[in-house]
Formats: sequence, structure tokens, C-alpha cells
Amino acid sequence: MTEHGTRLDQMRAQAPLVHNITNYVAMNIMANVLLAAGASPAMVHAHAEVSEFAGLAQALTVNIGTADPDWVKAMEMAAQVMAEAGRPWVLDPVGVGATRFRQEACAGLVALRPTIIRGNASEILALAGTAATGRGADAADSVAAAEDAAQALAQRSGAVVAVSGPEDFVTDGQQAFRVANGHALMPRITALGCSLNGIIAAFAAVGLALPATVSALAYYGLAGEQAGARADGPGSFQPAFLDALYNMTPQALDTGAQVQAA
Ligand SMILES: Nc1ncnc2c1ncn2[C@@H]1O[C@H](COP(=O)(O)OP(=O)(O)OP(=O)(O)O)[C@@H](O)[C@H]1O
Ligand SMILES: Cc1ncsc1CCO
Repeated sequence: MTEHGTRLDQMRAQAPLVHNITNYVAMNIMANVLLAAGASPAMVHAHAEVSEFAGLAQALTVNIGTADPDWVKAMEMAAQVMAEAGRPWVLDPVGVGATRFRQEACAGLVALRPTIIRGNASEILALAGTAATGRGADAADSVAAAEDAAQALAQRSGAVVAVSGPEDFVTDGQQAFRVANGHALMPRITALGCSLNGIIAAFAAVGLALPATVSALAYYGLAGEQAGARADGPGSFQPAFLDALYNMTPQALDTGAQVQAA
């Protein structure tokens, strides 16, 4: 697959408004990641306005990381608007294996037909109904172990499913791709996976879900590589990562993307 740079260009040209109902941990870094990339973020979850706001947005992300029942209701309201308008929305089933509340919240959200589901291997295994070892927000399973679960989940849900990790795996249930870009410091900074959902949503706002997700993962991982080459550790990685997202050229993305059909 080529054309990653073209998709980055198109995303920046349209600067899509991405509506996020995400966790308290992610809100600030996620908004900064979206701004650095060239999209327009908004974090909005009050019942009084969430449906109206979703009607203004080009894409939506929902993330159950610190949700409560009121927030899950807001997520359902916003997802309903996107589904009816035919606009993309991304589900991040953070820690879904950990509690019954998370499992029930995700079951209700999957029923609203997310365009893309993005999680780490443990989350995708748990959401697909396969025993997973992860209990919190971090992965404890390998991406390779989650590939069959991702494919089954994609076929059952109708979503593109992305499993992030050292090498990302993306499938729509028929075709599949592996994206090898990334850096070992990325999982050492909280909410970088959550922030990735916004980038996927921004790309999906201007293109088809499967290629948009693949290009978003390559862009994000390559920016991670560039930041990792400059950073001394997690502290200096974070500003370097924002700079790398901001400075990435379409040419650099096409040259550095490590994408293979699976
Ligand atoms: N060991 C690794 N080496 C290289 N890249 C990685 C590694 N682990 C994760 N990544 C990259 O980090 C990004 C975030 O993925 P990750 O799987 O860490 O999300 P997550 O577990 O949902 O994160 P969080 O819950 O903290 O938001 C992805 O772009 C992924 O490719
Ligand atoms: C650390 C943490 N706890 C709940 S959500 C979150 C952000 C990473 O998923």
C-alpha cells in the first residue's frame, strides 16, 4: 500500500473536527497530538450537548478508560449520531477484560457498529471473547496472539480492527496489514494509544476506513521512531513526539512507512 503521504496531506487540508469522549488521563495529550498532526480536537461529553456536537464533527472517538454510566450513555448518544450520518467513529475498549462494567459498556457500543475498533492485544482478545491476560490499560499479550481474534471481531462487528503493539495488525475481516513502525518508548508514556485513536479518526474522516487506519498507524509509528531517536527517555520523548507529528512531510511518511500485507 502506498499513498500514506497523500492521506496525511488530505487530512491536513481538511483539518477535520474530531469529537472525543475520552478518559481524564488522555484528554490533554490527545488534544495536543491532534493539533500537532493538523486536525481539530474537541472533548465534549455532557448529555445536554453531546448529540448536537456530534452532528458538527467529521469523526468521533470513544474511549472507556475512566468512563462511568453517564459517560457511556453520552458515548452511545454520540455514536448514534455518527452512525446515522454515515460518519466514522472509533471505539477504544480500554481495559475491557478487567470488569463486568467495561464488558457491558463495550458490548453496547459494539452493537452501535463502530467504524474502527483500536486496542492493544489484551483488549482485542478480551473484546473478541478470548481469554486475555491483560487486566489494566496495558497489554500483556502479543499482537500475533490476537490476530485471529481481531479477524473474528472484524467479521462479527463489521468494524476495521486495529491491534497496536510493537508491530500493529489491522484487518477488516478480509484483508489484513502489518505496520512495523513504532518505538519502544511509546508504551512508556500514558495515553499514547488513546491519542492514536484521534489520528485514526482524523484519517478516516477523509478516506476509507481500512487504508486510513493503516496510514494513520504508519504516520504515528514513524513519528515515534523520529522522537525516539532524539529523546533521552519518556520525559523528553513526549515533546519530541509532538514535534515529529507536526514536522512530518508526506515524502518522509511514504519513505519511512513499513506496511506489509498480512
Ligand atoms: N514495544 C513497542 N515498540 C514499538 N512501538 C510500540 C510498542 N508498543 C506500542 N507501540 C506503538 O505505540 C502506539 C500505542 O500503542 P499501544 O499498544 O501502546 O496502545 P495502548 O496500550 O492502548 O496505550 P494506552 O492505553 O497507554 O493509551 C502504537 O502506535 C504502537 O504501534
Ligand atoms: C492509565 C489509565 N487509566 C485509565 S485510562 C488510562 C490511560 C491509558 O489507557
